[in-house]
Formats: sequence, structure tokens, C-alpha cells
Amino acid sequence: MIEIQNLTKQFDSYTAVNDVSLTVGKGETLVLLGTSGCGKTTTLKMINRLIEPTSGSITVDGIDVRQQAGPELRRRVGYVIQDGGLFPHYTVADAIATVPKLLNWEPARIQERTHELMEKLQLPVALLTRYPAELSGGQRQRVGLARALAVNPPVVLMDEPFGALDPFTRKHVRRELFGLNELRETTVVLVTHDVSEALELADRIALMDKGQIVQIGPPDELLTNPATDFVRDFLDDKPHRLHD
Ligand SMILES: Nc1ncnc2c1ncn2[C@@H]1O[C@H](COP(=O)(O)OP(=O)(O)OP(=O)(O)O)[C@@H](O)[C@H]1O
Repeated sequence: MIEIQNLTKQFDSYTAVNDVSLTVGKGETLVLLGTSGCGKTTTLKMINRLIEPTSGSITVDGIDVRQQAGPELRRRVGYVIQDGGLFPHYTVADAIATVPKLLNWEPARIQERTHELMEKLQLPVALLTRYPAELSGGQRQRVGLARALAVNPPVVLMDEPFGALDPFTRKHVRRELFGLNELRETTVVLVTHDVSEALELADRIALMDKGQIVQIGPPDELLTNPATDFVRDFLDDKPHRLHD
């Protein structure tokens, strides 16, 4: 579904992402894990062209992302960031309608899809006219996801999507969201520095350090067969249980 080949990003003389290659299968959840500044966000933002690579290539479903017009890329790749990433002056209804409007959907179709998403994400319809400042953190997160899923993109990119929530709400919201059928069929690339979150959500983890992937594989493989001391130390930082 996503194929990244020899991806490099330099900011002046600093190499933030250094020759990264990986593939993400259809319906898979790949977690980019690593310390602050290791290049996770830069990698993610190159997939939806918020950052242009210095070299290398990225294809989504066989199509080079550089060959895609903006609206077409937004249709195929949803994007969720910390705290929902909502515009303060957009109501919940406006936020969810963003990409459908970009794609010239009829108002009735937008309304139908909006209500469907509100129900799926357990958001009361009374919230549709509210602004982000009038929502709880968990609600903002859900609205951010509703916006990202509005046009059913086959790929959703998430950057620390639960980062702004307290640990209890975070666990609750992420279980709820990842339990959704809609998301189960979606290919997800999720950035986090939270080891427990990665172990819980990932089909595979790509552990990054200094712009490179140190090891990529299913969580239990990284735990039982760490490729380097860095991998072992990173995952061993605190006790984890895979299925608590
Ligand atoms: N626009 C930019 N100009 C210069 N350097 C940048 C720019 N964006 C990112 N960097 C640098 O590139 C490196 C990787 O940044 P990136 O945001 O990808 O890290 P990250 O792994 O997502 O970290 P965090 O978890 O803290 O968000 C960092 O050292 C950062 O300072």
C-alpha cells in the first residue's frame, strides 16, 4: 500500500531522515517509534507531502505521491495530529466537512456522512455547532479522527494522536478508536514516542534513531529478538505487557 524507498531529508547540512526504506501493507498499522528528534514526524510528513524529500521516493497504492494533485492526495491520505489539529474558528461540522468540500461533495452527502461519523465516534450531534475550545481533549481527538476519515481514505497518518490526553483518557480513547471497523480496514502509519502505545497498537514497529530505522518488525519480535542494545534498552525502559 505504501512503499518508501531510500528516503532522505536534509535541512541545510543536517540529515533528519537518512536513507529510510520500508513498506506498509494494506490494512496494516505501522508505528514509527523513537526518541525526540529521531525523524519520525519528518518521515510521516513526507508521505503526505507536507515536507518534500531531498531524495528517495514514496508511492501510495503504486502511485508516486509527487504525481498527485493536492485534493486527490487528501482523498487518499487522511491526517490526524495531537489534540485533533482543528482550526479554532471551524465548528465541528465545518471541520468534518473540510475534505468532502474540497472534493465538491453535495451538501446532503456531506451531512449524511457527518452524522454517520458522529455516531460511530460516539459524539453527540449537539456538538456539531461547537468550536474546538468548547470540547474536551478526548472529543477534539475524536473530531480530528472524524475529519481524517470523512472521505474514507485508504491511508491515515497519525502524529502523536493521543499525546495531549491524560494517561487514563488516552488509553480509553485509543482503544475505542482502534476498535472501529472503519479503522481496521485502513492502512495506518502512527508516530509515537510512547513504547506502551506502540506495543499495543502496532502490527509492526519501526524503531528509529538518528534518522534511520534500527529495527522493523512485529512487537514481540523486537521484544524477544532486539537487533541492538539500543532496541533492547529502548523497549526495556519500563515494564510492558502486550495485552493488558
Ligand atoms: N523545518 C526544519 N528545519 C530544520 N530542522 C528541522 C526542521 N524540521 C525538523 N527538523 C529537525 O529534524 C530532526 C527530526 O525532527 P522530527 O520532527 O522528524 O523528529 P521526531 O522524531 O518527530 O521528534 P518529536 O518526537 O520530538 O516530534 C530534529 O532534529 C529537528 O530539529
